Amino acid sequence: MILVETLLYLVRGGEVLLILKKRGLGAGLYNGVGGKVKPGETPEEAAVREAVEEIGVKPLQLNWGGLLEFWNFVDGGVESVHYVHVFTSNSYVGEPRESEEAIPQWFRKEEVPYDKMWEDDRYWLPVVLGGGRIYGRFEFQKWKLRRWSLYLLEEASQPLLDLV
Ligand SMILES: Nc1nc2c([nH]c(=O)n2[C@H]2C[C@H](O)[C@@H](COP(=O)(O)OP(=O)(O)OP(=O)(O)O)O2)c(=O)[nH]1
Repeated sequence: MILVETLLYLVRGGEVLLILKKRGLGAGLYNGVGGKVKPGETPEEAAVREAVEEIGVKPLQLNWGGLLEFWNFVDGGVESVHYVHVFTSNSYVGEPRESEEAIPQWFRKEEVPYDKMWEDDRYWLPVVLGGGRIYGRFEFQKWKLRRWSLYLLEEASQPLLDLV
């Protein structure tokens, strides 16, 4: 099973909005708002739709924070691969409200509850919240983190392709 998904972190000054997920994969953990990109949608459109559905907020502008791969292995085989586009937004309309899927809660960026989140988030989320862009690959065995690598994406200082 290969899935393309999104994660979105609303930012308000020094605070970030997380949701306590009530159901689905990662229930009981704090996470960004997100879910699967549906056929015909761009990742940006999916991130906006999920924010409206899960917390009743419409982001007006998104910043791309990077791409994550989550590989889950079970009994020596690949159970699922998740390609996740990460976004932040500090421009949105509406006040976050609870839904059937999520309880929203603001945290100071220094007080993000990493012990109640997916194991990998502590490695990459601080970079994204600091304005960096990342690419990471995280391998899990029955959703326990086993191996990972993480890269900071840098702005290309030279054109990658010279058209002259
Ligand atoms: N922060 C973080 N999020 C993760 C990790 N692994 C992982 O699948 N996710 C996210 C990516 C997706 O946003 C979400 C996938 O869960 P899901 O596919 O069950 O989502 P869902 O039921 O809410 O989706 P949907 O039906 O609303 O589309 O969880 C992880 O290690 N860290």
